[in-house]
Amino acid sequence: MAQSSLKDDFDFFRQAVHAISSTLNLEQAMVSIFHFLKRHFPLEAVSMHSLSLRMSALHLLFLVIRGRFHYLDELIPLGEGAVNYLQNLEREVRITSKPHSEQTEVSKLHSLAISPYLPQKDRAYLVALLSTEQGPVGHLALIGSRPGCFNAEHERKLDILIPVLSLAMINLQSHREVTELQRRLEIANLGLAAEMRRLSETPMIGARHGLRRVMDAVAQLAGRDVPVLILGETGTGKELIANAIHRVSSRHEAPYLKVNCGAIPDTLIDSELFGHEKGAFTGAVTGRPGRFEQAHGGTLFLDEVGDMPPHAQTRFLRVLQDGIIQRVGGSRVRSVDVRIIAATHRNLKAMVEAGTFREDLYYRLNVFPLAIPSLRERSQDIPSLIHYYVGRISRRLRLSQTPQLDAESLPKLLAYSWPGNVRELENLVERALILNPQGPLRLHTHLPLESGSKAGEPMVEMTQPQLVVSHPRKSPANGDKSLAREFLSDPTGPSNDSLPTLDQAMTDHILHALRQCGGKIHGPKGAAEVLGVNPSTLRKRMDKLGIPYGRKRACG
Ligand SMILES: Nc1ncnc2c1ncn2[C@@H]1O[C@H](COP(=O)(O)OP(=O)(O)OP(=O)(O)O)[C@@H](O)[C@H]1O
Repeated sequence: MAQSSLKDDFDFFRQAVHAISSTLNLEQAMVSIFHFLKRHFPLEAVSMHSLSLRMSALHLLFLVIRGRFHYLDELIPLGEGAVNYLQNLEREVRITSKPHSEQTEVSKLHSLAISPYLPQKDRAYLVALLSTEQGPVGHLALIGSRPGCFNAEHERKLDILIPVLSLAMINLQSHREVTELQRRLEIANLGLAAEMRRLSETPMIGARHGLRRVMDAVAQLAGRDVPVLILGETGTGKELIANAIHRVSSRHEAPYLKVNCGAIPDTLIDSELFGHEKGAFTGAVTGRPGRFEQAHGGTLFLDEVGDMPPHAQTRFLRVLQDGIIQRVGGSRVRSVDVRIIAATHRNLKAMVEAGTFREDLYYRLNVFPLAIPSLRERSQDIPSLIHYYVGRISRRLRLSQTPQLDAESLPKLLAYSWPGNVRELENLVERALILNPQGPLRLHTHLPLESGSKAGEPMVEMTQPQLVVSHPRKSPANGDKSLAREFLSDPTGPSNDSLPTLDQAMTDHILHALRQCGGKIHGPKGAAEVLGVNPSTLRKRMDKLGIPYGRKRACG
């Protein structure tokens, strides 16, 4: 090639780089590229597409017509033609000038998508396939002003620009993703404040019963600043417990932040947790503190900590070991004072053995493990939870009166395995109240089928009478047999037929406690202590339910 044309190509390339890198703003960058290309090609418009192989579709991102930017965000399905489509694009730049009637299906869909902006007619297209080392990422279409307007020289020139256009496309896309994510995080932060209020208003049902040991541990933690690892199945109330731990800590007036490690893409979690310095990556136009810095002086609740990717685990270990963080893209270390509460439904020990969770991090985190029992292990809390949710949801649904529980329900609910734990119970009550606000609530009919049992049927036989001990079940898979038996077989309590309402169930429960305590309400070994309520609360409840005071009457 002659010296002068080499120099021309170089100038052309240099100007293109200048136009493309002039700004990080997607719109401005594309308009600048359009104006640059317009000087060298007979152009009417430029459209940019990314290729989504997962969805087998072409994502029409935007269109610039006569210097005006239009954001389109439309998917053009490629269907089974995706492979053909790619094969057709194997040549990096190609001219298509077929009359509209002879265009391929994809080209027709493309014309249709842009038709609100550019009327459909015969045109020439110069299409450049954009790719990286990992494969094709999309393409840029130069839409000519008339058929046959592009020639081999145009093809050659566009070919020169392919690497820089590919890079631009990737940068612009990641910038868009980061901006979008930032927007979503800001919205999530606003939601978090409301969520915190909601959680702090939620009473801990079962605090003196099924969760008694957990709550004792929470109380022990009050004066200590150690990391806590909360373990338990989904929906058992790990977040509620984390909240309680922060509330009883000396940091309760300092920031309390929550991060769900499982909800943040691996590529962004480091920046989210540890912050980034200006210029750390495309889009990092300013430095930003991460959650650890934001929680300085307070508590950081790391939910789903088992989902934290290895690179973030390494940085997290440094915080736990040395109390320091290093922002992404920075060399400066900053010290942070943050109390960590982590939670997971995963088996971290097994993850350590499988090599997916750092062993050193596990031991640092496991200083104070707190295992929350599943609902089937504390089914003695089920009646109170039902009572609480029926009342709360009825109020929320503005029902004129709180419906009663059907007589058949309780034993079946007690025998169910509750894989979704309290959350599942809450949803079940809500569903039943919406479907049948008048009652009686046949909650068991909303239970899903469990293997080996019919829908709504208890999974265990309840034959042998046996009094309950309010402690976690030894055999979770069997459901809470003995509590169900107690409700069904207590000779002094109502029969199966006459156990229809929650109030009656509660009356039985209180009478049962009074019998055990010889009618004593307050003081050590009194019914209030056994039931885990304040004596005055118990009295009020007894008044409401019409339960008489006095040893003889209660026990008689
Ligand atoms: N003891 C409880 N008393 C009252 N409500 C509870 C109790 N435990 C859990 N809940 C309620 O159940 C729902 C699930 O609780 P939470 O989100 O704390 O569970 P989780 O274990 O963190 O779940 P996941 O592992 O899925 O994040 C929430 O609406 C919470 O208010």
